[in-house]
Amino acid sequence: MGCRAEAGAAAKGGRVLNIHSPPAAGSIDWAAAATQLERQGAAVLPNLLDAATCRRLAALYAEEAHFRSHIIMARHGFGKGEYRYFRYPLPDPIGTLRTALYARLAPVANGWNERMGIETRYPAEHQTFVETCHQAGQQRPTPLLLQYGAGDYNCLHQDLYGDIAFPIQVAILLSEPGKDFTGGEFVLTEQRPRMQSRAEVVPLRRGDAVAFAVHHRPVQGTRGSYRVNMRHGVSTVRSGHRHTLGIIFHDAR
Ligand SMILES: O=C(O)CCC(=O)C(=O)O
Ligand SMILES: [Fe+2]
Repeated sequence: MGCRAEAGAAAKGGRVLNIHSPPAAGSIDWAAAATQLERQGAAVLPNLLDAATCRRLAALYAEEAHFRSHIIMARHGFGKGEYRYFRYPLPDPIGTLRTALYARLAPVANGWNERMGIETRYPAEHQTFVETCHQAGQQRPTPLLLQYGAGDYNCLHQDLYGDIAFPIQVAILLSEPGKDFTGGEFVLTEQRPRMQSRAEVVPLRRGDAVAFAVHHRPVQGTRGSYRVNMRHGVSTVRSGHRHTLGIIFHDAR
């Protein structure tokens, strides 16, 4: 399955950034993250949110007023489980995280486009990028909360919601592996030209985020860079409940 359209329709400079917008905690080594994104198309951002914030955000799932739509994955062939897209204004700290993460990821995204021979460059500030989305008719917010129970899974997909797409997105694990749930691993696949697909499991603890390629990324070959096609998904949850917060930087048509 390809695009997960709406159902129915390196950082140079400072090594360590504290995302100061409380209660989001964690200091991220952005130089290391940029290197991982270059080499693997994904980077773990350890301990981005503290346990209390993870619990608070997971509990939002039940509060319908925060959301603009509710997707039952099995109805669309997306897997098994469910998710809800937030409404604007995004609850704290999702909006501030989206802005802060974007600012760190935009230079990486611009480097990728340069190497892939794609002309598009992303502005330094998320607000400017979102205005471009809105002018192109992509006006609906894409941050989402996902909820999985035993037997649920998320098929490999790409979160594209229109012509404009920021090439990196972030998912944050809000539940504690081994305690709240078992199974349910975050999986990335990479398809290289004329080769079979390669899968990678990204080990996450509660509060860890993974930044990863939405659809394409450059890989360094012997004769320059070439483009690979990435997808992500979640393996079957064996027991318990698993919640994730997805932060996608482009808005949806
Ligand atoms: O639940 C997950 O770990 C994956 C979530 C996802 O597909 C996303 O955030 O786009
Ligand atoms: Fe996704």
